[in-house]
Amino acid sequence: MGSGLWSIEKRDSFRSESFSREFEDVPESGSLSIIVLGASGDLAKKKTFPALFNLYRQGFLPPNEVHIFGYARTKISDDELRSRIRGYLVHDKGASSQHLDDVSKFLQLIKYVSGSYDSEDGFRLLDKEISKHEYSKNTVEGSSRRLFYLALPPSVYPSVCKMVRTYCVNKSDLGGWTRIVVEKPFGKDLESAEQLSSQIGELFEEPQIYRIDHYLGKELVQNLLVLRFANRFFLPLWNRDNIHNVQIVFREDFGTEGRGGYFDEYGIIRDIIQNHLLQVLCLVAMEKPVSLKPEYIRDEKVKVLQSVLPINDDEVVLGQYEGYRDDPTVPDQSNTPTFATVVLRIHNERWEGVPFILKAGKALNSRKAEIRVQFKDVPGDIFKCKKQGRNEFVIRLQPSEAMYMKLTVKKPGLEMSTVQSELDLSYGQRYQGVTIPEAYERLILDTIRGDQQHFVRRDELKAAWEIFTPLLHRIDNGETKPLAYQPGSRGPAEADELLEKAGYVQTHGYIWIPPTL
Ligand SMILES: NC(=O)C1=CN([C@@H]2O[C@H](COP(=O)(O)OP(=O)(O)OC[C@H]3O[C@@H](n4cnc5c(N)ncnc54)[C@H](OP(=O)(O)O)[C@@H]3O)[C@@H](O)[C@H]2O)C=CC1
Ligand SMILES: O=C1O[C@H](COP(=O)(O)O)[C@@H](O)[C@H](O)[C@H]1O
Repeated sequence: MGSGLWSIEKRDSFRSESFSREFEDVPESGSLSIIVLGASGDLAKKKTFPALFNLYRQGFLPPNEVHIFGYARTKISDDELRSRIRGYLVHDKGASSQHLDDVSKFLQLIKYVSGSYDSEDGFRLLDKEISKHEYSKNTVEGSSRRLFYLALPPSVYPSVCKMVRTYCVNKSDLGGWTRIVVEKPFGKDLESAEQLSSQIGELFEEPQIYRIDHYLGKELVQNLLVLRFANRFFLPLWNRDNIHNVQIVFREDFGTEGRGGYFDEYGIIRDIIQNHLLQVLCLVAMEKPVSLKPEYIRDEKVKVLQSVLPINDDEVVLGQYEGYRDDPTVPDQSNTPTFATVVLRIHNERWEGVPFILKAGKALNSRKAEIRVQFKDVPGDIFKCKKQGRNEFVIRLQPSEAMYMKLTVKKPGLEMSTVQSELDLSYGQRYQGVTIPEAYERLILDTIRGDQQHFVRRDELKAAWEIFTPLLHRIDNGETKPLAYQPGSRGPAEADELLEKAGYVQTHGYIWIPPTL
C-alpha cells in the first residue's frame, strides 16, 4: 500500500468526509470572508495566516468564494500587510516557482482595514469592505459566511465581540453564518473566565463560538479517541485495574524570552496545564461517547473534569528557572512558576487511585510533549522481569510523532532471559512523505465546516477553571512559592521525588535503537 494514500487530497469544496460530521450538512454556497482581527500581531503572522495559506494551497479556500481581511489599529496598506505576511510563507531562498506563485495568489486575497477595537467607524468600514466582497461574488444577502478570528489579547474580546455583533454580522439567515474564534488565555481564573463567557454569551450563541486550544488540533491528540475506542486491545486494559499512573508532559528547552511580560501575568499552569494538558487528559480519561457528535464528545469531557478532586498541595511542585527575572518585563520579585508538576485524581469507577501527573516547564533540558501510560507490575511474576521495568504505552505528540509500547520480551539467544523492547509506530517511518497538518490548519478548517468537536465548550472551560483556581489563587497570593531550577535542567529535583511518591517507576537501562539502523 503506497504511503501516498494518507496524503491530503485537493478538494473542490468544503464538504468533509470525516467521521465526525454526523450532524446535518446544510449546503453552503455563499461567499466566505475570513476576518483576522489583530492582523499585525505575532499569532496572526506566525500561525493564522500560514494556516490559511496551507488551506488555500490544498484547495480548501477557493479564490472564487473566499476573501481574507486583516483588521488592526496599525495604519498600513494592503501591500504592507501582505509583505509582512509573505516572510512567514516563504521560508527559504530555494522555494519553488510554484510555491512563490501560490504565495502571490494567496496574498492577493488579503485586504487590510485599519481601525481600533472599540470604534464604530472601524467596524462599519470593515462591514462595508466585507459586503463589497460578497456583492462581487454575487452572494445573496444572508447566505454569506463570515468567520471572525480574534488573534487578540482577551482584554479586548468583549468590545470586539460587541462591535462585530453590532456592525458586522451576516445580515439574515439564508444558510449563511457568523462565527467567532477566540484564543486562550480565556480568563485568568474561574470568575474572570465566567465573566468573559457571559459577556460573549450575550452577543453570540454557543454554536457560533469556537474556543481554540491548538493542542486539540495536533495529529496524535486527534488520534486518541481512535486509539482508545477503535482497538479491541485497549478497551479492557484502560482502567485502574491495569494502569498504575499516567503522565502528560510538556517540556520546552527555551525560556520566556520576548514574552516575559505576557507570561508573568499567567504562568505555566494557565499557559499550558489548565488548557493544553487538561484537554489531553480529558481525551485519555473520558468514557466512550454515544457517537462522534461533537456534543456527545464534549459531554464526556465535562464529566471527567467534574470528577477531578481538589488538588492537594502536597501533590504540587512549582519551579522558576534561574534568570527568568532578568527579563526587564518581568518584576524582580515575580512569584510566577515557569515549571509545575501537579497530580490530579479522578474520582470515578474507572480511575479511582490512578494518579494523572501533569508536568510542564520552560527552559528545560529537552523539548517534547508526550503521554506516558504506565501499567501495573505483572502479578505472580515468574520471569523476575520487574527489573526490566513496567509496560508503558507512550504517545509522543511532538517532536517526531510516535507511539510505542515498552514491553518485556525474551532476549534473543540461547539463554532464557528477558529484556525490555518496544512495539514502535514512528510516524516518520510508517507514513513517509505524508505531511502532517499544522494544528491551526485543521482547526480553522473545522470552524469553516462548523465542527465544534475540537473546541472547548463553555461548561468545559468552567470545569477546567474550577480545578485550578484555588491553587492559582494560592500562588497569586504568594502562599505557594516556586523552587529555583537551573535552565537546561530537568526542573526541580522535588518534581521527580513527587513522581516517585505518586508511584511512577522509572525504567533504567532501556535502549532504543531507531529502526533505520
Ligand atoms: N518511536 C520512537 O521515536 C521511539 C523512541 N524511543 C526513545 O527511546 C528513549 C527512551 O525511551 P523512554 O523510556 O520512552 O523515554 P525517556 O528515557 O526519555 O524517559 C523515560 C521516563 O523517565 C523519566 N525520567 C527521565 N529521567 C528521569 C529522572 N532523573 N528521574 C525521574 N524520571 C526520569 C522521563 O520523564 P520526563 O518526561 O520528565 O523526561 C520519562 O517519563 C527516548 O529517547 C525515546 O524517545 C523509544 C521508543 C520508540
Ligand atoms: O499555547 C502555547 O503553546 C506554546 C507551545 O505550543 P507547541 O505547539 O509548540 O507545543 C507555548 O510555547 C506557549 O508558551 C503557549 O502559550
